[in-house]
Amino acid sequence: MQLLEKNRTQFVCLFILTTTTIYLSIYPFSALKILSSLPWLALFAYVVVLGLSYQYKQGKVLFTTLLMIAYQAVPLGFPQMLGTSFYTSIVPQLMIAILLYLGFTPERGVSGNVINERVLTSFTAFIGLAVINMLLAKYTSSHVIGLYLVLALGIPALLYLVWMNGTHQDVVFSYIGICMVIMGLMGVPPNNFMLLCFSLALLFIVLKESHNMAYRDQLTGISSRRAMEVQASGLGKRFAVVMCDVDHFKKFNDTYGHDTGDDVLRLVAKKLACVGGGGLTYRYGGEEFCIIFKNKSGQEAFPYIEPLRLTIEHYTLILRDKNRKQHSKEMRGISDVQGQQSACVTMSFGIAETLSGEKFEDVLKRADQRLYDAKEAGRNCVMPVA
Ligand SMILES: Nc1nc2c(ncn2[C@@H]2O[C@H](COP(=O)(O)OP(=O)(O)OP(=O)(O)O)[C@@H](O)[C@H]2O)c(=O)[nH]1
Repeated sequence: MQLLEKNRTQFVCLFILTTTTIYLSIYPFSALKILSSLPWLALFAYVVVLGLSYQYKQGKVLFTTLLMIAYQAVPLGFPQMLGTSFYTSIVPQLMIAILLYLGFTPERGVSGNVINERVLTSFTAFIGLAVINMLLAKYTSSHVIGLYLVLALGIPALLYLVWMNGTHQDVVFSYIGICMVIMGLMGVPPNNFMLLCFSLALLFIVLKESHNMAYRDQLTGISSRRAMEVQASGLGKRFAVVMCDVDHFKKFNDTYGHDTGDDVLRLVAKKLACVGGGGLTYRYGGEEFCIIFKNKSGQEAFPYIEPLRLTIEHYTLILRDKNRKQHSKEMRGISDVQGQQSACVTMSFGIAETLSGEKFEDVLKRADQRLYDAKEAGRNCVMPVA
């Protein structure tokens, strides 16, 4: 139950993608039959993914794509391979093993060393799996027993990754793995339609990741200032802007260290991103955030901001680093919660709204001025429209 609640969308997408791809691979309608007769289409898509993943230093996608190219290119040269149990049994098992290996290890870019290490690991896994399958085939006289083992152990491990991280990459890796294993169990060799679907799924991850690089703040995961500037161009004539800033953040950093400061920024961003009333939250820079309310006046936005301030004020942060430096008197709310060091942070907010024909930058400046007023008034407060 908890599993479905946590990453429901990812699991639903995974289910739809997998079942549709397998169904259409086996029972293609006429338009798909044309696609299936074009092996070079998927190869072309793979080459595009290869170029983009190299450009954006996405080593895991790059390596998976190299494997998929090999997976597709070998039968083009050696068509007799397609029907063999090697291709429908050992290769899917190997793919699951590699996808798990990639899924459980951190992204380490596209350097030659990393690729060499991955090639070596994959080759070792291949030899290991070939030997295990030979032994299993000998003692059970079944060529697909290894696939059943992978179905019982490997697929749940991939799903665990989706549950734990819920990233697009994990969903796509699981999708590829599940499709390959199910098709292998059915004894159906990979077809061009399925390989095209895989290549498009990998292309989707690369494009999604490059979009995130451009429009997401790396530290907090919320939208970045650049995303705010794009949004600002389509706001229309009526909107409210809220500028907010963590109080005494420099002292927090000096007292608890930069890493704990980063944790605070992540936490605050998470709380601010939950703002109601259709507000969109952006990290403006440093410890400053900006919330935009389209089609709302400053007065209409105010009731959504005060609860945010209170939520942040009442949140008790459990500190990771117990060897904190001597804290400044200006820091507030430092206490012990069940023997652990804890601290509280507060934020100040300034609100501004559009006057007739005003540009976004002007409203932003006035919101910033109101934020300054909030700081002057003693911090931990919301300054409404002047
Ligand atoms: N940990 C961490 N600190 C950051 C980051 N970006 C900016 N800072 C710190 O945020 C602090 C901002 O300090 P100030 O602008 O002086 O403001 P303040 O201490 O919050 O004081 P008031 O705004 O007046 O309440 C600086 O010490 C920056 O080093 C970041 O990404 N991570």
